[in-house]
Amino acid sequence: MTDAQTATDASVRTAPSDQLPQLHLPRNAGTGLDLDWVARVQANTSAIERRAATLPGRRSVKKAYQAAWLARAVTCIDLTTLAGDDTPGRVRRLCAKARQPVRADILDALDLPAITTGAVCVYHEMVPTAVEALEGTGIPIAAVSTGFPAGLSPYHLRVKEIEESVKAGAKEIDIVISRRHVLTGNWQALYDEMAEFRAACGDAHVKAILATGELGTLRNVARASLVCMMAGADFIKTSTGKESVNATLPVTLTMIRAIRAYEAATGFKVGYKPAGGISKAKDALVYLSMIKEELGDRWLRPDLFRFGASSLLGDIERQLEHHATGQYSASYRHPMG
Ligand SMILES: O=C[C@H](O)COP(=O)(O)O
Repeated sequence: MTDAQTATDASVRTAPSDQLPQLHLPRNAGTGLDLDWVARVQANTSAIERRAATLPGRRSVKKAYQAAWLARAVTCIDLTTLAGDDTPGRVRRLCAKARQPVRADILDALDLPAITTGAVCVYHEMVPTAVEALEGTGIPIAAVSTGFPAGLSPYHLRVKEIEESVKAGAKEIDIVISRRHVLTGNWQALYDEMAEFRAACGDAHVKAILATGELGTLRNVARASLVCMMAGADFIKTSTGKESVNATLPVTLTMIRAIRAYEAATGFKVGYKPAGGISKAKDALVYLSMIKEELGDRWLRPDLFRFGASSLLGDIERQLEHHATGQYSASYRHPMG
């Protein structure tokens, strides 16, 4: 079984789904959201910016292992198409790529095992096509939901959309939060929304898209991360890919430190998904390096880490091919620089 296939294992979630709302609360388990805990959340913006800025220089991912790290990155990709002109044909091609993301001769040359991507991520309308194309592979289908990307469609329809996508075969649901709840500091409303989305997902995993580029401050990002985790999110995800600013290193550091704090308080491991604008192999290595440093090796698997990306795979494949043939591109000679 590949790492990608383990993404659907129960290990992602550490408690039965009917216990999640209660067990996800670090305090006040009987009464819901602990606003004091959320209010105490601080994000030292300048320290986070400074540390994020120096990360590409700290080469914790060694050159000798780069091919293996790039293969690991592939297993963590939610291979995505989220375009208005998506067609069943495009989704079928995407699924074929998810099944065999890297040519077998390249993997052989590098002595790497067969791999798949972590998941395929599509709009609701494309879920049945993806289900058919991925049958028997164990690769989960993620559907973006709740009025993606703005999350401003009628509330009951957002909940219904989740239910429809689960019924159609999606095993993972990427919901978008209502940014206004964060911008107005209405943490209880954010908690209630997230908890209802969580419940509508049933046994499907739920990723909470924060749309961090629209949340104003890193402190808001940290608080929204914690509230979504408290309400039962299995993953927290930076962006829809449609905001003007998507995944960044400071936002990543803020969110993964929130994940670390949440695990320390509750024992629950929540996954992380940076998404939007990650298209270079060297950037993927920087993200993996950051996760390894901040959360440890356990988070370097597809059940706890994903890239949301539409074009990253192409660059990784090129770099692996260069690696296999000994012809390195300029960016590969300096993957962390
Ligand atoms: O969730 C995934 C993102 O929408 C993908 O963004 P991207 O097309 O910039 O890679």
